[in-house]
Amino acid sequence: MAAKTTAEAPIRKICCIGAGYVGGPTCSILALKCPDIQVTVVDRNELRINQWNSEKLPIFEPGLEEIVKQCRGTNLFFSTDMVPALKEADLIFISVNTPTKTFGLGKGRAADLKFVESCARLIAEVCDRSKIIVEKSTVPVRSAASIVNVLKANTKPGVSYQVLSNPEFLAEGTAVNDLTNPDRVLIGGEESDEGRKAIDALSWVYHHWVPAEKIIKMNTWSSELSKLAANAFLAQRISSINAISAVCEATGADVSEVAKAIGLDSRLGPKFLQASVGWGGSCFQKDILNLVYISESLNLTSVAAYWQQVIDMNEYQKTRFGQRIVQAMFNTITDKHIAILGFAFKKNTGDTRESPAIYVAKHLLEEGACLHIFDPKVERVQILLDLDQSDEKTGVAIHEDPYEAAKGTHALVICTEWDQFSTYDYQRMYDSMLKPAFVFDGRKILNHSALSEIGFHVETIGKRPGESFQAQNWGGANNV
Ligand SMILES: NC(=O)c1ccc[n+]([C@@H]2O[C@H](COP(=O)([O-])OP(=O)(O)OC[C@H]3O[C@@H](n4cnc5c(N)ncnc54)[C@H](O)[C@@H]3O)[C@@H](O)[C@H]2O)c1
Ligand SMILES: O=c1ccn([C@@H]2O[C@H](COP(=O)(O)OP(=O)(O)O[C@H]3O[C@H](CO)[C@@H](O)[C@H](O)[C@H]3O)[C@@H](O)[C@H]2O)c(=O)[nH]1
Repeated sequence: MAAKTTAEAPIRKICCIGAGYVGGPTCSILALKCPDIQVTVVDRNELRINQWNSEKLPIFEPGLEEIVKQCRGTNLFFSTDMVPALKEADLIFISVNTPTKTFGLGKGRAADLKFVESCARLIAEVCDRSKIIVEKSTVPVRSAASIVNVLKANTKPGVSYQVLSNPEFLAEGTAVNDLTNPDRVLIGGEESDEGRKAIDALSWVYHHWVPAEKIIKMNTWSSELSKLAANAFLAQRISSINAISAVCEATGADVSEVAKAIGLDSRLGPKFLQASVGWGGSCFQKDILNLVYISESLNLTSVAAYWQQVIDMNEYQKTRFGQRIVQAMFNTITDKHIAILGFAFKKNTGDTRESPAIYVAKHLLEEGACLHIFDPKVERVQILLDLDQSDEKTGVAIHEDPYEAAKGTHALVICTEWDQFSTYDYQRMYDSMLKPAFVFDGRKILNHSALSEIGFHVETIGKRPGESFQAQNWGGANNV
């Protein structure tokens, strides 16, 4: 890729505030692809920084460890010492979390920008030369204006800032590939000479590895809104196929066949049509709630209601799945032992934020079940935290081996689409389980006919349960 020589380089040092799921992987790829740039990732969380500097990184992301090991100490640094890194940087990424507000105005919907604002205040307070500030966190449309205001009001004399919007589109579990081969890079900035210069400088950084035609320059508000809109569209697709899955279960259609048929339309395409127990993750819910809140604030009530429905459908799907487990197991799971396979919100990550597994597990616990949980990557302490449990004595046992988790249980519940789940020896599990032994496949990843042949009663999303169970479990709904 045609990057300029070091002598002409507009950017020599980058600082990124926030060493999380975005800051860490993004800066690792930046450092890998731009050996001429020094990248320092700072965070106020000392434990996180220590982990980035250790053998065991704070997040699991396929392929990331090798890259960090290659660059760390050369042109990639992780530090809690924020002030010198900010002062030295030509360009600063703000990659801090922007969670949903939990109190006050906009509670439960609006994005909380307190971390972004505190970054802007710190930058203005400590920096004594002009810099480019890049909003990488996902923020409400027009947030850059707030950052500009905070910077302007606190800036040292003779110092000026250009604020750019450069949202991140990586998905967890595929972050290395998404960052290495992005579908597009959006850069929004001010429509002025200074604004265009800043946009060009950030484009220059990306141009080290991203083809020019994939770097899209636009106005700041379009860039900010595009990020929220992209997540809303993605989640909407899953909610749409999940809505269809309910119709399939009530009619005898099979959602996999319907999804295939829909996806073959070249105008629609096959991706993001996998019906599931529901979508999770730290972004979709928070970003759609944010979009709903913005729409309401703009008096666009129909628009707000439209996007709210995407979330409501997801809640419905998670509830439906939980209820279906109880109904299928003769309407009671009190004191029954149930194995949950998968706790992360998707495969190839140890992240459990908004994982549907949490919802399903809590539902089963409320119904009196004893849970045996296995996930290849989620830490024991995280599972207990998510289930509000202080230890493993209260109906929750966490296992390091899937066969141990299954032993002595009445049912297996698949909550995450880990590839290895489809390779397990289910005959071995069946032999160690109580009978009748059930499988509830919330991800549609197992070979259901093979499981039925073993003797399992199999239930999955978007497909009617086996004939022998229909009358008892589905009543009138089957008579469509
Ligand atoms: N997780 C994803 O896959 C993903 C993808 C695209 C965009 N995003 C967006 O990127 C942003 C970051 O997400 P994340 O998942 O990396 O969050 P995260 O919680 O994993 O990491 C954020 C980090 O910022 C640090 N931080 C917060 N305030 C700070 C401050 N004032 N000074 C120093 N450090 C501070 C926190 O300690 C934390 O380590 C969010 O806006 C999110 O919506 C996330
Ligand atoms: O067909 C599908 C696809 C996904 N999912 C689920 O949807 C959730 C989200 O998956 P995915 O989008 O792959 O992961 P995220 O890491 O949450 O990434 C989303 O959120 C990020 C944060 O904003 C964006 O950067 C990404 O572009 C966007 O895909 C997970 O629970 C998946 O299991 C389904 O149920 N069916």
